Amino acid sequence: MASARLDLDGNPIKPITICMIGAGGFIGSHLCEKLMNETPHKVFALDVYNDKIKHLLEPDTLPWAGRIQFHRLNIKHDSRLEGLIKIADLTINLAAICTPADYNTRPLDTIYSNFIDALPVVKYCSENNKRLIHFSTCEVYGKTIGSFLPKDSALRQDPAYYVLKEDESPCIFGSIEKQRWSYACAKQLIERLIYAEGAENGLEFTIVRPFNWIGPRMDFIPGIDGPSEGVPRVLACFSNNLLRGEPLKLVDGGQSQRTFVYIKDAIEAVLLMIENPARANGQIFNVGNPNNEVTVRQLAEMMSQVYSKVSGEAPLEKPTIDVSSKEFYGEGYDDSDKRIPDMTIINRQLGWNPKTSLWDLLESTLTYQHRTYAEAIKKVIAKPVAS
Ligand SMILES: NC(=O)c1ccc[n+]([C@@H]2O[C@H](COP(=O)([O-])OP(=O)(O)OC[C@H]3O[C@@H](n4cnc5c(N)ncnc54)[C@H](O)[C@@H]3O)[C@@H](O)[C@H]2O)c1
Ligand SMILES: O=c1ccn([C@@H]2O[C@H](COP(=O)(O)OP(=O)(O)O[C@H]3OC[C@](O)(CO)[C@H]3O)[C@@H](O)[C@H]2O)c(=O)[nH]1
Repeated sequence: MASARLDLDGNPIKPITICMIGAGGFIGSHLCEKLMNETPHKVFALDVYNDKIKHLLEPDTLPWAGRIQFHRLNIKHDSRLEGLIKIADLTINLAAICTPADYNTRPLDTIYSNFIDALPVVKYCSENNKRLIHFSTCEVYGKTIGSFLPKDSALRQDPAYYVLKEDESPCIFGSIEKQRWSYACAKQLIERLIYAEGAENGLEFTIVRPFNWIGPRMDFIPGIDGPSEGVPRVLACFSNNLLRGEPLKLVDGGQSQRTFVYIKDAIEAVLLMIENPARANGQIFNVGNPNNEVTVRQLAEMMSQVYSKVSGEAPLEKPTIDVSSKEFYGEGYDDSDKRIPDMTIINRQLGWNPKTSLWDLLESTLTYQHRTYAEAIKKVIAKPVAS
């Protein structure tokens, strides 16, 4: 007989039913995969799309058949939502518009998606005494305090001015016409509402702030499995350029800094939250990899090298070109300068640490991108353009 799975305090983990909203997206697909492969939990997978989890749903002879059930629904207007939350033990809300190209060009959809549409989810969890894990973002921190110091100030090197701490750092956004911040602001308000439901009505919640999780199945490749004019997040933008043999576009010189964490490391952290409610309830967790910091320019250079290795193609002579943010994203774009997560809380509560280096995670991700898309791109490029 298989030995019982234990939580971090040595107690047996009981199988639960999870209502996962946004299960068909990038993070949702990896979380579903992990739950099916390594746990006995059941999942109601809610989304408007299911392409990224098709391999988990069909055929119905899969070892986990019966443990995952897809419900095609839009949480904006579907009366089935409350019933599904009621019969589950835990709700995980991943649903959101979360690509920067949308924040300044579709600010209303962005605010509705990240605040208004999440309200009923919080309400149903609170009214029915159901636990909620809500996905927020590292963008709630906005810009660092250090970014307001003079360029030559020695304090810019002091971690007190740039490391982002859940219980201390302020949220610093740009002015209202910088509509980039519509997303961060909506996420901040829903965090505050969830926190208040916890304080006033006893809602059991955990808030997750992902710091640039990347890996296979992130977003789409324009013109292949997404709109030709669409602008996904940076991993897919740069993958698309590499697959097409075009220079990678650096927005405003590619000077912004990011820390990237491998999706598989990050999913380990989410599983710990799911299975250790006593340690995760009432907490806000940064989930990122502070050791994987690069400027966007360095990311472009590293991706070019890695892609050359995995595809066997020589790197481009001119691997990058500069483009202004106005040209690339349009009016109202702005940027976070630097994102280093403080790891004290997640370390203390869950003992979690990321493992994968940026080079290694890019190698496995770009191997996947090449295997999945290279042939399709070749066909599209070879097709004569209709006159
Ligand atoms: N990937 C990251 O690094 C990252 C960073 C910060 C925050 N986040 C947050 O994590 C969550 C998941 O992100 P992701 O990267 O998987 O994004 P994603 O776009 O791949 O997934 C979101 C999913 O939600 C679904 N969805 C959106 N609106 C819906 C609605 N009204 N009804 C039903 N389904 C709906 C979409 O169809 C999509 O499948 C989001 O809340 C995002 O803000 C992610
Ligand atoms: O072709 C490109 C695309 C982007 N950039 C620049 O890269 C930086 C990162 O961009 P991106 O991954 O698209 O998004 P952000 O990190 O800015 O924001 C995300 O962080 C978390 C999340 O909440 C959800 O994923 C989202 O808001 C940025 O500086 C771009 O300007 C580029 O140079 N070239």
